[in-house]
Amino acid sequence: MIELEGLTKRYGEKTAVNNLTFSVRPGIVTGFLGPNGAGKSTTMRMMLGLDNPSAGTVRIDGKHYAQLRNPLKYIGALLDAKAMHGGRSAYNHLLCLAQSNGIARSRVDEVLDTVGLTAVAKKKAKGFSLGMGQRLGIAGALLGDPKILMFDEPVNGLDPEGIHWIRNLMKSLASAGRTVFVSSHLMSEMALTADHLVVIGQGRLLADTSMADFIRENSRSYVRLRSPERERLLDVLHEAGITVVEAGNGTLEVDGHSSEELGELAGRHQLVLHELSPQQASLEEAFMQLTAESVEYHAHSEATAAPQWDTSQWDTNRKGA
Ligand SMILES: Nc1ncnc2c1ncn2[C@@H]1O[C@H](COP(=O)(O)OP(=O)(O)OP(=O)(O)O)[C@@H](O)[C@H]1O
Repeated sequence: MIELEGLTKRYGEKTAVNNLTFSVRPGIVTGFLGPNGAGKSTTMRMMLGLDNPSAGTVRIDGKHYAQLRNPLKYIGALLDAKAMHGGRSAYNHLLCLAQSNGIARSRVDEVLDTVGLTAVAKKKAKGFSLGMGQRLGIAGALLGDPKILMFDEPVNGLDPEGIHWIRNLMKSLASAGRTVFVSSHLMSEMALTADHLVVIGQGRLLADTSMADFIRENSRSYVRLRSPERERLLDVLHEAGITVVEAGNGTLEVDGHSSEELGELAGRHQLVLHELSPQQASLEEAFMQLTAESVEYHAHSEATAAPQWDTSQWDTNRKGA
């Protein structure tokens, strides 16, 4: 269990994380979502004791990170897959981690096998592709066989096979009873992976809800209708007291009524329909709506224009954005 209470981080005038309170529970995958610059990485760094909060606390199984005796046995994390010594082989990288954390050497072979890197274990990490680097980072997170796992944007830059593999790995870790906390700025990816969602925008908590509730509350379902007798269909719907949205290309959209109900109504009036299809607005749209006001970095509409980023708050330690 991870518990955050009033967690806040300020960089000068900038409040990167603003009074966050939530818990991450075992046995499920919790997705941590927010647009670019929302404060996800900063929050995760504070969870791991890599940054000090300006206010508030983070507890890992009731303790501060610094109080954990063998931290890698409690919590394993993938924050930045490139943060490793490129001159070391994958095996030696993991062996160094194991030896400095009191973890048995035999775990190195086990985790290399889990992430599918056994065949390249003796190769230097600097020659690894992005996907191989992510797998090695995940091997490091799994090394101490921790009950809590944290992954920051683990699917960034991965091919579909790699994405599928990470998704299944996270689900199986959670179903084995572990706490899995994973950040992303992609709602579509989270919809396939997470059971619970924590959404932040400009450092503030926007939602802390189950995926099922998020879908129910934020995605609009409606029925799309198309008829060569559009005007007559409109009249019939209006007479029945049904509210219609006139969408583009001559299509009509109706909320709150089933396709069966609408089909039967059209049938009773002998109306020809060319389309009668139930639709669900994507979660991506729901997420974009929820976070719209807190998106910090907007690109121009012309693809050629440079993004308008406010760089005044950045300091030299800021990771490349
Ligand atoms: N070292 C720093 N100095 C100054 N400002 C910082 C620093 N680190 C982060 N920030 C600010 O804090 C905000 C949150 O950054 P953070 O990297 O945590 O966001 P994020 O949600 O992980 O974004 P992304 O999805 O782009 O990785 C950013 O707007 C950034 O301007």
